[in-house]
Amino acid sequence: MLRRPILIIVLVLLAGSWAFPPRSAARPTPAGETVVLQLPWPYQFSAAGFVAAAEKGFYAREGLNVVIREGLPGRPVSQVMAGHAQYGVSTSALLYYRVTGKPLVVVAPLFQKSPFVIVSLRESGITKPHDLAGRRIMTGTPETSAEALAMLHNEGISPVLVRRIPRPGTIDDLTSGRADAIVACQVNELPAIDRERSRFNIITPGHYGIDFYGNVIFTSHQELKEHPERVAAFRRASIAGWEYALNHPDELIERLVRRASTERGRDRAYLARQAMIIKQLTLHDIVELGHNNPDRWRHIGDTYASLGMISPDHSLTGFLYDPNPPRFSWNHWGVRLAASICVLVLSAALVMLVTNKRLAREVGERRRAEDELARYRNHLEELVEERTNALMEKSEELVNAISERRQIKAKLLQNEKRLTRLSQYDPLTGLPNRLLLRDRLEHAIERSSRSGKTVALLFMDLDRFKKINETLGHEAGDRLLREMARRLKSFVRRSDTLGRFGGDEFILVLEQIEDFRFIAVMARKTLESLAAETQLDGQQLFVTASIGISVYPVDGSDAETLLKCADTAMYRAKGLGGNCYQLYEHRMNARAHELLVMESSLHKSLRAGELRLFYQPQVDLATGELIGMEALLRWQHPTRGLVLPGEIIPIAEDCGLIVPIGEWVLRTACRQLKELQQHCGTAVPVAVNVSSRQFVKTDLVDTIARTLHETGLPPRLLEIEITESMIMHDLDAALAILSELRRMGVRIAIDDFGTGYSSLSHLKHLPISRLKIDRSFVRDVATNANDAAITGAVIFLARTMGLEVIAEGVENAAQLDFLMRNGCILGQGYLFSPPLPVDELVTFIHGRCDSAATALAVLQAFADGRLAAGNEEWDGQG
Ligand SMILES: Nc1nc2c(ncn2[C@@H]2O[C@@H]3COP(=O)(O)O[C@H]4[C@@H](O)[C@H](n5cnc6c(=O)[nH]c(N)nc65)O[C@@H]4COP(=O)(O)O[C@H]3[C@H]2O)c(=O)[nH]1
Repeated sequence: MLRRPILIIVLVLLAGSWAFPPRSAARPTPAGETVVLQLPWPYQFSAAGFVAAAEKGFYAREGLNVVIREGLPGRPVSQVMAGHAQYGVSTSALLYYRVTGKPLVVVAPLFQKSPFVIVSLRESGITKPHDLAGRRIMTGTPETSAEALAMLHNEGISPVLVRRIPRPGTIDDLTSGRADAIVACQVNELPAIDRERSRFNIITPGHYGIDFYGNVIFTSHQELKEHPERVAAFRRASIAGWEYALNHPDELIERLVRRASTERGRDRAYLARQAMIIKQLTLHDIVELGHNNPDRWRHIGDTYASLGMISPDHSLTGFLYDPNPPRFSWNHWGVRLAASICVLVLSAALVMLVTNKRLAREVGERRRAEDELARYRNHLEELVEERTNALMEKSEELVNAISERRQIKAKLLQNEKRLTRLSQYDPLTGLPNRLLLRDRLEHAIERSSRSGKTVALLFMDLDRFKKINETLGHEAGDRLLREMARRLKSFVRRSDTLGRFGGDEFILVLEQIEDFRFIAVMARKTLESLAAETQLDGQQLFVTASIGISVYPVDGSDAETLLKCADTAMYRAKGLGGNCYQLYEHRMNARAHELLVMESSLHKSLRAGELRLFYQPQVDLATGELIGMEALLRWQHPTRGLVLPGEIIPIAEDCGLIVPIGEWVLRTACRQLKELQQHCGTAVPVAVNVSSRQFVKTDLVDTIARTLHETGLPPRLLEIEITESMIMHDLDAALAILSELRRMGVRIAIDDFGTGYSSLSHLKHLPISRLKIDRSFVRDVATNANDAAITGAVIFLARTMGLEVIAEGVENAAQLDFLMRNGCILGQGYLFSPPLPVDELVTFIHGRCDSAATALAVLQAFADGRLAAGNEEWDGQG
């Protein structure tokens, strides 16, 4: 960018240094440059120097062709200003013109002294400036009047006091009386005055401190600006001409005469006088011709200002031509060359500098830009990386989230399926559960309502499953349930629904039944299928079931009712000993209601003191001696009379009353035995039945200990009866409880032995005192080989293990005989005594010898064959 301006500058400088040809005095300015010199007078000696320069070739040598024109005062200024002449001659008034707006330049003052004087007739008496006050003075133009006025001013005479006549005056004006004084130019007027010198007085302003120049060569500012060399040449040639003229006045007078256009101009004497005056005014001997003193010009300016002709703060700048300006001379080729080289070198340096600077700047800018770019790039890369990482993270998160969501969805679906399945199917058997069963039943009812056919609901409950579960454990129970489910599934039709209603309850919904006999067929099939032998943990089981059947639309028109009816019928079947089916009958409802009423009144029974304890004696079979008694619960119901435990215990277990009732039994038995002991001296133990719920309660041991403590009954007189299943349910816990009881001295008997599924190997580790052979074995012991074998084995086993064994339900002599023959020495049963209320027990104890004797008499009679087996059964209720 900068190269072009620099190139232009260099070219301009080079052109400048070579544009102007070198000047020298010896080498004239080429001819043809014509300039006009305007004189303020006709040809007279005032023009001598110019004529000499022109005619002696000084102008020509400077390359100038100078045209000299004659004129009048004032004309040179107007001619030069108008451009008709380039040079002119005037007075110090040039300063006045310059300051008042005419761009004139003083080239060279020729007269160091002003030629103007004030001339008056001698008779006027004007000899000094003060004499001029109030006199008429012809002052002429500003060119001529300034010195006179300045003098008056300096002398303290206000120009106002002088009656100025503003036109040039002559001697004639004085002599004619037109003026008292005239301002006259010595050069013009003095030769004439000289002839009659005594007639005139002359006042010279110079004598009064007015130091103006006279005959000043001038030019225009434009000429100097456009042709400075020409101005210098003109000055040099003109001064040279004047040198010559002053030194050769006669030659010049001749030359002037030849040129003269006026009479005076041809008057050689006049011209000679002029030459003398001029020589004096130039101070040629002491001052160099053309010498220009700026201080004098300043003084002249101040004078004009003091006269009010110009402003006091005027400027003389550019007014004076300096012939020797402090500028470089181009006059030598060497200098120009050197200058050119300098210009070139400097230019080259400048170019290099500028270029370097530019390059440095560009490099800097480029570096900055590159840095910036690098920063941007880095930033961008960081940004891209950051964004990429963020995106990757996000996409990873997204992928993870998607896969997680998929997994969750899959899991949800799975869970949903599982939930659906769980909500509809029994996880153990895979059969429809209670909900789905109900739903299916409702649909079946709906379909049947349309088709007019029958729906049968078979409600099955496995007999004694609870016992199996408690004895063999839940896992075995579960397996058993699965096996039962499998068997049931194997024969039901596809159109029927088999489901598990809960626990050991199964439901079979039979649809589209046309023949009622089909229901019975299915019920029997079910019983047979379940009753088939089952192997569980190496044990042979025979599972039976109780089935209740309800029929749509006979027993009910909705699922709920049908279920209730079938349930009731099932309980009926259970009540009948199980392993059978029962169709629902309406009166069954009444029984269910009765049970409910019983449950609520049992709650009150405890508080109402309606519970009783009966005691059944236990005897030595051989002697009939009372060896103990079993406390048996009774409920003296206000309307129903005496209610047996077979009815009380299930209700109490169901409604949670079994624990408080059990505690009541324990406390009452201990208390009453203690009283018996005190009153009758009876010291046989009392056996108290403990329910499974009581047994698993952790504070059983504490309860017993507290009761013994409270009643004061010795622990050895208390026997706790528990069943096999209670022990097998949690062997370790049972062991801990039983050990603690034994440690206390309490006796432990296993009740209903033989009906459960206890492992004999486990039994031997338990701290038990006695086995009680269940009366179901004793019942047919004399007639059933199996029962006889089992009973015999149990007796043998107990004796082998060092345990007491007592037979329950001994009702007749045959049983007694068998038991005694097989080594059972203790017994309990109606043969000896039914359960007795406590007052009757007292009587029994008192007459025990008689009773025992009676038993023995019976036994004797049996042995003697006087009595047939089974004929002497006692009334169970005593
Ligand atoms: N057929 C027949 N039966 C005889 C004969 N001798 C006695 N019995 C009956 O056999 C049951 C013997 O009691 P269990 O086996 O412990 O069986 C008891 C016992 O397990 C339970 N029980 C009785 N009282 C309580 C009690 O206070 N608490 C608990 N948890 N259960 C009790 O109720 C069951 C039934 O008690 P009970 O109805 O009083 O029935 C008694 C008794 O009346 C006989 O020669 N022939």
